[in-house]
Amino acid sequence: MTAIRLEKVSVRGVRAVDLAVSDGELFVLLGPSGAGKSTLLQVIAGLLPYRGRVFFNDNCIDSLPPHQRKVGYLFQDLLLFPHLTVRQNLSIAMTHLKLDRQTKNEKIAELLSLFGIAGLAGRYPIQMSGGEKQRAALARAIATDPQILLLDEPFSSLDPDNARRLRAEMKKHQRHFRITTVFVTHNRGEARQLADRMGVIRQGRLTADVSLHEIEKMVPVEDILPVGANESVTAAPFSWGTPMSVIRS
Ligand SMILES: Nc1ncnc2c1ncn2[C@@H]1O[C@H](COP(=O)(O)OP(=O)(O)OP(=O)(O)O)[C@@H](O)[C@H]1O
Repeated sequence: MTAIRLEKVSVRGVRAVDLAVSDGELFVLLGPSGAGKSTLLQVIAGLLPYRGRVFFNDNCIDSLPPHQRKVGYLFQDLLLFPHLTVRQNLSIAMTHLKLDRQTKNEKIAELLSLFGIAGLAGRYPIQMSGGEKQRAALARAIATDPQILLLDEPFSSLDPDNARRLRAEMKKHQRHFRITTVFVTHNRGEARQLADRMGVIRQGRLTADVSLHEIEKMVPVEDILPVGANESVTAAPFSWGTPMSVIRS
């Protein structure tokens, strides 16, 4: 089943984008800065007015407000509520799940432990490092039991070891619960480790189904990681020097 479908979506610099992401798939979206990656995520989340149509499970959801779209998201500039502790941030995000207090607390404890911040449940965001806040925000995005998860460079402020560990945890969780996910990154190694499929957005146009081989043709030879070189997975940003013509459309 197609979980997310965009039809001729136009907004800001994004022009008539079509995209289909299957149920349970993790789709990685790549592209240079300012190309429209975050904009597309905001369209899917319902945070921006747009032209075109968006479907979830073949139902048009254009008129649904963000809180009714069952989407969990983690955007670069949308982290935690500053006046709430980590536990309260997760708790408020889970309100619609209508869990009893014990089940809710157990779920919060499990997620904080999964993301390595079990000891920070009572902290306010201002009392945490950037990476810790990012982990808490990721835990909050998943706490909502989303059908769709939209992640905008969620590991960008983590050190390489933590980023690698969290990527693996996130992927395991995403697979286990078959959460359809759109994941934005600039990082070729991250894309390699996570993607079921990839797409590239450049100059407002999206090209889906770009293979790793094609991606690597776009990257300077000295920048190409050997296959399985996960140790350096956070270290190699894309280069966008190669013309779009090398990408199959
Ligand atoms: N709030 C806004 N109002 C108007 N234009 C915006 C706004 N936010 C972003 N833009 C513009 O929309 C275009 C796409 O921005 P977007 O943030 O989607 O790019 P991106 O691909 O996610 O970039 P990056 O990799 O740098 O995060 C850019 O030209 C940007 O300047």
